[in-house]
Formats: sequence, C-alpha cells, structure tokens
Amino acid sequence: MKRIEAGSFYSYLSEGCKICRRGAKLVLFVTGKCRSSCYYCPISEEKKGKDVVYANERPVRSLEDIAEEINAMSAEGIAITGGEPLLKLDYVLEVIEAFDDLHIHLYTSVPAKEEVIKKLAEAGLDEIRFHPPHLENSEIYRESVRIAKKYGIETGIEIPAIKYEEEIVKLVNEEDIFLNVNELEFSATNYLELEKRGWEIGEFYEAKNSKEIAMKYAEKVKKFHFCSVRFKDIAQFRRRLIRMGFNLPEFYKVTSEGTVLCGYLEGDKEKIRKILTSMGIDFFETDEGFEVSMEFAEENAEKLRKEGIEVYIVERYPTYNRLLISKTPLR
Ligand SMILES: C[S@@+](CC[C@H](N)C(=O)[O-])C[C@H]1O[C@@H](n2cnc3c(N)ncnc32)[C@H](O)[C@@H]1O
Ligand code: SF4
Repeated sequence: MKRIEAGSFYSYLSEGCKICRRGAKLVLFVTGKCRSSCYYCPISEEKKGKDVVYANERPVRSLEDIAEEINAMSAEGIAITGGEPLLKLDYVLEVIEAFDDLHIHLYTSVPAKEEVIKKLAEAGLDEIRFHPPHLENSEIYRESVRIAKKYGIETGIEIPAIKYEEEIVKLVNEEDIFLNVNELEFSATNYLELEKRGWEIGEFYEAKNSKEIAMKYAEKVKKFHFCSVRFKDIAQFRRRLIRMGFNLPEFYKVTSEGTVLCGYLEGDKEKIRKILTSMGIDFFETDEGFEVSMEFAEENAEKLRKEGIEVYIVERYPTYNRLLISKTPLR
C-alpha cells in the first residue's frame, strides 16, 4: 500500500484518479436530479433535485462554457457527476463526444444495461465508477461491470466509507476491478442525517472513524484506493486553483494556497480605464472595478486616491465565481 499526502493511500490508481491528483480533472455536474436518496448524499441545497449544469464553479448553458472552463484550468480530464448523470444520457453522450480528446470518467448509481454502456463506450467514455446506494445489493452491478469491461472501459466501484460490506470485496476482487473508498464527508445537507447515525465531525469535515472502515477494505481488496477529505481539499482542489492561477495574466501573484493577489481600483470606470490605458498598464475589468498588479496599486495609491479612485489589495480564488478572500484598502 502506497501512502500519499493527507492520509490517502492506494495499491492501485485508475487513470481518472491520477489526473485528479494533479488537479487536472474538471468536475462536470450534469444534473442535481437522482432517483436514489442516500442519507449521506453531500449535494448542496442549491443543486439538489434541480436540473442544473456546472463545470466546476461555472454555470453551464452551452458546450462553449465547458470549453472555457477546460481552458481556464488546462484540464486533462472530465469527471461527469451529479445527481444521477444517466438521467441525462443524451447530454452526457454529447459532452463525451465533444471532449473526446480528454480522459472522461463517469459516476453512476445505476446498474446500467448493455445498450447504455455500449453508447457510452462508442461516444468515448474512458472510465466508469458504480456506486451501490447504501452499499447494498452490489451484486446487481456485476453484469454492468462485465459489460463495461467488455467495451474497454476502465471499471471500478466507488463508495463512501460508511460500513464494511463483504459483498463489495467479493465483487471487485472476482471481477478484477478497482475499489475507490471515499472518507465519509459532512456537508450542510447531510449533517443531521450523519449525526443521527452517530457520526462525529472531524477537523476537515470528515466523519471520525470512517478511515478505519476504509482500512478494512484495504486489507482485503487487490486494487484499492482511499481518498481522504483532506487530500481532496489540500491536493486536488489546491492544485486545480494553482493551475487556474498560472493561466491568468502575468500581473496576478499566485500564492502557495492557490489564491491570487492583485491590486484593485474602484471609482469612475471611464476615468480609471483612461488612466490605465494611457500609462500602458495591464488590467482586467470586472463588473465593479479593475484588477491590476499589486506593484502598480502600491506605487500609485496616493496619486490615484487624489483622483477619487479607491485602491485596494485583493486576495481571491482564481475560479469563475472569483470568490473574494480579502479586500484591504491601501492608505
Ligand atoms: C455524490 S455521487 C454522484 C454521482 C452518482 N449519483 C453516484 O452516486 O455515483 C459521487 C460519488 O460520491 C460518493 N459519495 C456520496 N456521498 C458521499 C459522502 N458523504 N462522502 C464521501 N463520498 C460520498 C459516492 O460514493 C459516489 O461515488
Ligand atoms: S446516488 Fe449519488 S447523487 Fe443520488 S442520492 Fe446517492 S450519492 Fe446522492
């Protein structure tokens, strides 16, 4: 068993996991709808049950939006998730075909039939991960697993570590497929249900003792991977942020946390635009203001203030929603 950062370990990593570890997988959420109702489902309130599409944080209206997010993070792969992606099979096929040059993996809780898997394979799906809700009836996925393998799709089972089920171990070892076990994660939507069942929340929103359940699988499963909540956050997410940060214009400073720092100007937009253009300064215009280099903001703060322009240093995420971490006025 090899150890990776933040408590994760594996004996086998699927291609999808390898790309995800580099922060190079775009998460494509294709619908919030799902026919199962797992008590541990972490989907947020704004997405649950709603037929919405997001590429990472970016709302998607067309394939063009997905292409923009791919460029923003230099994605090498796409993870198609939900809700239940197979409720929107035609859309999923369209996406797989459109971005066939990237590695694409799909999550599903449906024991899909041959006609569905054949279509996915022909569209170019590379990897599939079945999730038996509540970890029950895993045997009903055996046929789908065999079909997916027959069509050359890398196949696995992916589950949260809520309990140990011998039937899952039997299935993955007999079919020689991988088992991904996620550390059970608390979210705003599953918190009460997890608490009701005795789970306690840890420092990183992980369920305490969930890792110990994963260990039991690790002892028995040939192709095994445990992904911790902390690893998802500090490695995958932070690495994606860093990729996104370095794709921004050079005047942004990328921190080791994956956030970006820049100067920020607010005031009469026409006036600011004129000043920056006449000085030949690189800038990015947002709805409310102008992002510039920190050096420019610091060196010119006094002069700009005299022109009635507010000057700040801003730290934000390099994501589509530009989540603000801090906005400090320069005096
Ligand atoms: C949220 S589901 C969405 C896709 C599909 N409905 C499914 O269940 O596979 C994606 C993955 O998250 C895992 N998962 C669900 N709830 C979880 C939780 N609270 N903590 C960690 N992983 C979880 C599932 O095992 C599944 O592999
Ligand atoms: S099958 Fe997946 S999306 Fe549906 S309720 Fe369970 S975890 Fe959530």
